[in-house]
Amino acid sequence: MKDKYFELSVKTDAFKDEIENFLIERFNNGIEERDNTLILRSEESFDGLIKELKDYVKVLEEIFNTKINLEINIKKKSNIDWIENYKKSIKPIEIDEFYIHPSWYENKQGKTNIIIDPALAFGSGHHETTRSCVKAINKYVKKDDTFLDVGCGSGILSIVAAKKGAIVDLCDTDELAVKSAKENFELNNVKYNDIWVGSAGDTDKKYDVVVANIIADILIFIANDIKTKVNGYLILSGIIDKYKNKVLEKYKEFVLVEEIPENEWVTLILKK
Ligand SMILES: C[S@@+](CC[C@H](N)C(=O)[O-])C[C@H]1O[C@@H](n2cnc3c(N)ncnc32)[C@H](O)[C@@H]1O
Repeated sequence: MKDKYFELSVKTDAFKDEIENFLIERFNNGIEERDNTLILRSEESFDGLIKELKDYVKVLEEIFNTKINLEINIKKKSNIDWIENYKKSIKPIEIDEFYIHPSWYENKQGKTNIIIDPALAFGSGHHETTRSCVKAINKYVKKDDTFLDVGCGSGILSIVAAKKGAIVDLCDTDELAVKSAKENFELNNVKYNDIWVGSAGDTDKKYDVVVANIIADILIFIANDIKTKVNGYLILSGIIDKYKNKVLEKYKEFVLVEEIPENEWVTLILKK
C-alpha cells in the first residue's frame, strides 16, 4: 500500500449519465456518488483518465452543439492502514505471571504467555472482571485441580488454569464463544478435558475450583446449578459492587475468603 492516494471528483451540469458510464467503463475500482459529484480514488495518477474525459466531453459538446460545464478536482490524500491502526490499538497486558497478547506480538521471556486474538467472544483480558479472575485463578488453582469455567467466552480463564496444570472443563451458552475457546486452546497449545454449549446445569461433576464471570443477575439465577458443582473454591465475577450482597445472599452456604475490587467491579472468592 502506498502512503498517498489520489481522489478525483467530477461534477457536470449536463450528460451526467453518459459521463458516469464513460468513467465506469474505464475505472473498475468503484465510483462513489455524493452531492451530485462522482468520486474516484486510486493510488495511481488520474492524468490519463482526465485527458480522455475532457476529450470525450469535447466530442459531446460538438455533437450536441452545447456547452458542458465540467468541474474536475484532484486531491492527494494520506492512506490510512486501518487494519494496522486497529492492531496497534490492542495492547498486550500483564497480570501476575501471565503475559496476554494478540498473535502479532512476540512472546515475552520469563512470563507465561497466552495468545488471545480479538474475536466476538468476550475475554481479551482487558476487562476488570477478567483481570481479577486471572489473579484469583493464579492464587487458588493448583496443579491437577479439576476446574470448571462457566461462561468461558474466549476461554481465557480456562487457558490460564490449564497453564497452571489444572484439568479443565468449560462451557458457554453462546455457540460462538465455545468455537472461539476451542480455537484459543489450540492456539495456546493446551488441552481441555471437556467443553460444551450450555451451562453449569449440564454436568453432574464436582470440581476443585469453579469460576463464573457472568453478571450478578445470572449468577443469582443459576446459583443452584453452580453451587452443586463446587468441591473447593468458587470464584464469582462480573458483579457490580452494589449487587455484591444480593449475590452473597444466594451463596450463603459458602464462606467469603477474599474480595478483589477493581473500579466498580468486585470478584468474590468463596469456599465450601
Ligand atoms: C463476561 S463474559 C466472560 C468471558 C470470560 N470467562 C472472561 O472472564 O473474560 C460472560 C460469558 O458468559 C456467557 N453466559 C451468559 N449466560 C450464561 C449462562 N447462563 N451459562 C453459561 N454461560 C453464560 C456469555 O455468553 C459470555 O460469553
